[in-house]
Amino acid sequence: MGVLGARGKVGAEVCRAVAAADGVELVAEVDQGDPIGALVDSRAEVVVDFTHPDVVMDNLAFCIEHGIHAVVGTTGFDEVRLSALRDQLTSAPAVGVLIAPNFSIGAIVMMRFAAQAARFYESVEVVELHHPDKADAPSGTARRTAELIAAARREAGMSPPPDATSTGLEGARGADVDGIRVHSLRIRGLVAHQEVILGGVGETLTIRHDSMDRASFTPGVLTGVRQVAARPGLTVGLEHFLDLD
Ligand SMILES: NC(=O)C1=CN([C@@H]2O[C@H](COP(=O)(O)OP(=O)(O)OC[C@H]3O[C@@H](n4cnc5c(N)ncnc54)[C@H](OP(=O)(O)O)[C@@H]3O)[C@@H](O)[C@H]2O)C=CC1
Ligand SMILES: O=C(O)C1=N[C@H](C(=O)O)C[C@H](O)C1
Repeated sequence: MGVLGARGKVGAEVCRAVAAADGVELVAEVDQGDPIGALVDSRAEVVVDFTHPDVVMDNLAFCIEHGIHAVVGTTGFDEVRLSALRDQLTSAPAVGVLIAPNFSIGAIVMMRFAAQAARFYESVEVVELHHPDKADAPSGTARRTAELIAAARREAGMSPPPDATSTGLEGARGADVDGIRVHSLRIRGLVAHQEVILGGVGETLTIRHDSMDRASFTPGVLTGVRQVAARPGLTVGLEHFLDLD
């Protein structure tokens, strides 16, 4: 396998984890300025991408064109990008691409719990907290969480969360993701954290997840690497590769 973004914060952690893992061989470490052709020259069958939202689509076009399966942690995916990938994959039906907004098991369970709880609470907002070197806001995890909550609320026939606020200051109420408010904090010292706060009459429920170390992402990445070749087409979310029930 190969790693794109191999000298980055998560990519370097993935390289370390692969070196210590059974049954997976690291044949290419590619970062900014290195030729992406090294993936082909080294005969990488699977590529892990932790680069940047601005470059990930070009990376994936290269992988799909060369029949290389991809496990993607890089963020920045919306429906337009996902649909472009589905189109590209029609000409490479054997290739598997996994896009996972978050590879840590706790974050996946947190998103599932939030979706389960959504229909019981009138109010819900998402607060994501990350290190200040993060490229994007809101985080991919927060976007996905808000979309899952919004879908659960729609299925339950709920109205939008109540909010009588009048504010002349743009941003004071966070971003609107599918009708759910998402707030992004960037604080030195943090890694990746999220709270989903739900409220009903006389009570609140807070679901919180903390990644204190980027090693929290690597077991999920290895699961993706081991399974992606057997899952052709586009998969969004590592939960589809796990048995959570
Ligand atoms: N899904 C998940 O579980 C997780 C996802 N992420 C996401 O992964 C991405 C990377 O995060 P992080 O590791 O913190 O970021 P970093 O900036 O630390 O690492 C990204 C690396 O990719 C390099 N890079 C940039 N462009 C290219 C390119 N075209 N080809 C190869 N390498 C390139 C960068 O080089 P340079 O610095 O020189 O530009 C850098 O070394 C982000 O989108 C982040 O949100 C992060 C953690 C977990
Ligand atoms: O940039 C990060 O650090 C992270 N990015 C992902 C996201 O945007 O959700 C996953 C995790 O939160 C860490």
